[in-house]
Amino acid sequence: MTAATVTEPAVELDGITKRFPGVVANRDIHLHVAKGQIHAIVGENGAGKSTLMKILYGMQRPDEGEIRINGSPVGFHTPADAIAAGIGMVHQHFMLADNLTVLENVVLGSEPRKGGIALDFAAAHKRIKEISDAYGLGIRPDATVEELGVGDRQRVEILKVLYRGARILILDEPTAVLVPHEVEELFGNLRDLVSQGLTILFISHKLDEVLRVADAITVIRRGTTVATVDPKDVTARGLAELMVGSELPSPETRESTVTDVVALSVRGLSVLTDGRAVVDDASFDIHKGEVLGIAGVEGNGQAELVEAIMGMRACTADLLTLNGASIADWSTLRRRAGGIGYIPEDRHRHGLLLESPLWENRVLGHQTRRPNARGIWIDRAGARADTRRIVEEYDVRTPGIDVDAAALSGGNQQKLIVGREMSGDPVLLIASHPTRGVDVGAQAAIWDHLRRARAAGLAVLLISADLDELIGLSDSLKVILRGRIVADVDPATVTPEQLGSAMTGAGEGA
Ligand SMILES: Nc1ncnc2c1ncn2[C@@H]1O[C@H](COP(=O)(O)OP(=O)(O)OP(=O)(O)O)[C@@H](O)[C@H]1O
Repeated sequence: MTAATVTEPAVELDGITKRFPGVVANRDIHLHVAKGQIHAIVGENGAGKSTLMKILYGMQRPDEGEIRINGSPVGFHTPADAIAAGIGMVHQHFMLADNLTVLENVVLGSEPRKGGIALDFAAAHKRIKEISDAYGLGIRPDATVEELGVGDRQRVEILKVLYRGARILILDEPTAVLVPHEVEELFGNLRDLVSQGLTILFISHKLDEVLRVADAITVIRRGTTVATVDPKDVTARGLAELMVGSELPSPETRESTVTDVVALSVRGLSVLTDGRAVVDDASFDIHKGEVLGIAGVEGNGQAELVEAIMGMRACTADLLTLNGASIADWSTLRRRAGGIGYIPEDRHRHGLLLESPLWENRVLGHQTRRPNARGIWIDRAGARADTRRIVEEYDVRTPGIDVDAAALSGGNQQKLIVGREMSGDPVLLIASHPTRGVDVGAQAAIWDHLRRARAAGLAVLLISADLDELIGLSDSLKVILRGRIVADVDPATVTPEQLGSAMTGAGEGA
């Protein structure tokens, strides 16, 4: 990289302000990103990172401020304007059609077909190959997406934006779903991209990764840019302190609180989908005071296992008991009322009513907890008071409890769900990715809440793609692969790399 490319600006955001009712999401932001660099953006939940990226990608209009791309002022009205200016966004949730090929996924929707001219698939095939080869992405245009692993799917998403001509890529928490060796591969890909003059903006809550991959890091605190630092000059802890604006408490040491009282017992549980066992003969106990972690690459049956235990998906089982009582025939609502808290994987589909205010979301799935003379009438005042408590205890950043859940940042939505599901002292908490999308401070706070509840006897089934979280919180840890529980590992000694290998079946005999 020459000195000239380092100093040439690709993106300049100056004096950007964006207001929402009751909130200033961005306040006088200044962000300068040099061409050919990986520039990370970090900040607490609700700090304003997504809003800023949406402004850069034409999804939101700033109230004030100027955007310059490659030195020229621009005014984006839609993402199409941003794409035309060479900006691409790689979303955290992949937007690929599984049953189509890479070629079809990349081409469809991106090719304007003027005058009814048919798509030139041969040319597209050639172009995809060229892009893949140029940046070492190793993508086969004819592969069907469903054959691909998570890392490859992400490379297809990157290829899709490159195909549309992007020279500036925005990546929103790209490593959230990757195991360690896939993270390394992604970082290799990103290095290849910037070495050829592309520019990458990278949002992440994983500060260690940010420090490894970024050339520059900008910290946003409460809507405004507070510092741009060189990763060589700062530690993860120093970055976190810049994010929160104060010193962080030291992490607690851990002690086992596992009892010999079984909270959940599962024997021979299987889930069939299209005649295939997506969960195959799972058996385990979770004791009071124990966190049982399930490690697996996404799509290996962990989601189906959780849904079966919640009664949201048909299964067969020799035994399924909560506190000794068989729950196999219970509805989901009854299982919840019987003491199972549930933090779902997809907070938008199963966790929240986005168009309803926070206090109504507090009631979701919990109406019949304590039947009384008023039957299933919602205790409005109680729900409101409890929502205020959750907002306070879990530090949900919101202008109030009457705003719609949609107005909260992703991490703050997650904090609200965790707080709600921990209310009412559940016997068992099923936690799918409980800290996905939350910042390091909120993650530590959620871990503290979980540890305190565990010490008081809560049993937890923890599913997480964050291997540090799995290792750090679990008392026992099992690996799920192609629907089968294939290994028990000791969380006290396993490293994330070893766990990642076990999850991908590396070292398997067959
Ligand atoms: N459409 C909206 N309507 C109202 N308020 C919004 C809207 N979008 C964002 N906000 C508010 O703007 C602020 C910044 O949110 P933003 O999503 O940009 O944060 P973030 O840094 O990306 O957080 P996270 O790490 O949790 O994703 C928050 O207070 C949020 O509640």
